[in-house]
Amino acid sequence: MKLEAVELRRIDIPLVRPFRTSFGEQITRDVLLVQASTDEGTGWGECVALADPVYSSEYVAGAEAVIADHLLPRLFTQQDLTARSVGPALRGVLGHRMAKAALEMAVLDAELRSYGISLGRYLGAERARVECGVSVGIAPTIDALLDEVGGYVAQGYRRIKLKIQPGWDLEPVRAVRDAFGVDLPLQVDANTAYDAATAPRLHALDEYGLLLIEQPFAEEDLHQHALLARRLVTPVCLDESVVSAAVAADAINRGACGVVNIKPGRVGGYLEAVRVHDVCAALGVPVWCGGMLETGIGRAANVALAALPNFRLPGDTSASDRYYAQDITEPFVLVDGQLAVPTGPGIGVEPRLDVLESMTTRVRTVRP
Ligand SMILES: O=C(O)CCC(=O)N[C@@H](C(=O)O)c1ccccc1
Repeated sequence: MKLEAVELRRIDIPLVRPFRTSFGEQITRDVLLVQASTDEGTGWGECVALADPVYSSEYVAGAEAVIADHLLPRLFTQQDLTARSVGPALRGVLGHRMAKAALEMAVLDAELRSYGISLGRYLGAERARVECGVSVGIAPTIDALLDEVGGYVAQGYRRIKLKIQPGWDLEPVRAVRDAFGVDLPLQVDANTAYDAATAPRLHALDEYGLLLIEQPFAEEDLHQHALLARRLVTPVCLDESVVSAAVAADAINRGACGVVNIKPGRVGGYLEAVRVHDVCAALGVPVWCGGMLETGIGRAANVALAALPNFRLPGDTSASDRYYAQDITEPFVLVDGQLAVPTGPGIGVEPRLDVLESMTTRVRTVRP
């Protein structure tokens, strides 16, 4: 394929409720969408970078700039572009994995649409539906938390994930256990909020039968994670730390984690996400699909990825209405705690152009 033009579109999509984590609160999502026009058709990609560099060093305005100024010039020169050639073509640019992932996704979508192959089939999906968990932010009160969790349990979500931080950890976990019982699949996510001084608070979580404790310490601190993993019965899961298949293998071999959260944007794209999946499978470590508040574009691709065999725990592939009153694609609807894997060519969904236009804050087309 030959890349002819790329549309970079920023949209503001409001969340149905504030989503608070240890690194801040999301009220609306500033999303960068990429539409790749090639000589064999078009494809869509979604960049998962947040508006501010608080989850990782990437942020949406920076991703847009690095795509336009450094990544696209390297792709426009490719005579026989394929999704598999995007990574090698962009190797000269260090980092910017979420930006690179958005471009690779758009090229992959265009390529698969031209062949009439679904992303799920291409990646190796083995299921037609995936089990869905849901992520619950830090709430203003315990009562508010229990109301929110109760709503998700009633909707049929197969797993609850609670955001935690020092001071909001033991009490919410104990309250959810008391209110919903010991059989509710329950896990926590600290988003790097703890350190050696506050680690003892996490030891006390070990008695609540959690599925896992996600990313308690700093991204680079595999040693601290390994110390905690040796001390707890509850598995430690990594998110921010795992930026590639090689890092996943290193973290597992150091005993830093027993479960891995795979986010395609964080590791540089869906092709690397499959490599992380395969490495974890080879080392006997289960994975689940994380989320970055994606619209239906990224959600469609994540659901396809979550259907691969080693995705053995419910992911953060929630229904569209968990975050958005109106999605930019036909909404993903939870049925019996599951989402259906799209079967159409490529990612299998299209944005609704009327909705897209109503949310667009800026759009530009980059050409060779
Ligand atoms: O379901 C989702 O898409 C969000 C899941 C979730 O909790 N994501 C977290 C995270 O750190 O994993 C998050 C990402 C981006 C922004 C805020 C929170």
